[in-house]
Amino acid sequence: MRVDIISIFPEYFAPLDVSLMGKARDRGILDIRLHQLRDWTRDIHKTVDDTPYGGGPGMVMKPDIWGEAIDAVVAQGQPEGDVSVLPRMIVPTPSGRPFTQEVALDYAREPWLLFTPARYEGIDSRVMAEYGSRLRVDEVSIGDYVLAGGEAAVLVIVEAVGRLLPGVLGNACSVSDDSFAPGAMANLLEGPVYTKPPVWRGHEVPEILLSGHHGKIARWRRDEAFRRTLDKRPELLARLDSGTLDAHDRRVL
Ligand SMILES: N#Cc1c(-c2ccc3ccn(Cc4cccnc4)c3c2)n[nH]c1N
Repeated sequence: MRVDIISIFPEYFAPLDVSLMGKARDRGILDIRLHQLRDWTRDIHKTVDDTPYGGGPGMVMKPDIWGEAIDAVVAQGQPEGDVSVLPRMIVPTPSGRPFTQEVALDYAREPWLLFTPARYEGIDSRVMAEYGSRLRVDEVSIGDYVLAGGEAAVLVIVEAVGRLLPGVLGNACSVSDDSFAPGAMANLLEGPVYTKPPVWRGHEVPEILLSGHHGKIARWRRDEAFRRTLDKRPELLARLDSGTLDAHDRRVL
């Protein structure tokens, strides 16, 4: 998967050089390319923003600079000028559709993602209109809180998508056991996890986990997932397909 990120703070993405994402890049699974938006400015001050039409607080990012940058990056990614090869453009914004595990799975199927994290009050809306006619443009939000810019959201999205790519996670089961992954634990929060020592400051590991009885352990983990979901995110239980609940589940609930 190729990932292009255009930002006025490319240094913000240093974390993508380490850990899982860094290893995925070293192994050629992820090809992440960073671009400094100011490289497409033409004034001595490298201006990327201006005052909003209609007045109001803050500044808006200029459409012409973004247009030059996006055109250049898209052209770079088109082998031998093959204009049919286009990226999916992802624009983090507080007003976007929620970024969920389902969206992450959708993005993980794409060969090429182009992220355009903004600052100030966002990007002139004509940029999304312009590229919406040529590319798939998604305006997404990572949560109901307000950040100072889109870079942190890109880090979140790239990690959530990158870990889904084949070969990135050592244990393939780790993805299928995800809280929001399809399957038996779908839409349930993950339960508690434990490792050695068996007793730590008087706290014991639940005995069932030391029993070696895999069927009972799986049942216990599902019960704990139900309990935690009921306690912290009861609304997720409404998403459960009633057919996936057995008599034991109904007793736990
Ligand atoms: N994804 C996402 C986000 C953002 C986000 C994302 C991009 C930008 C660019 C500029 N801002 C600041 C800003 C702009 C407008 C109003 N209020 C604040 C951003 C915020 N905030 N919260 C999220 N979940």
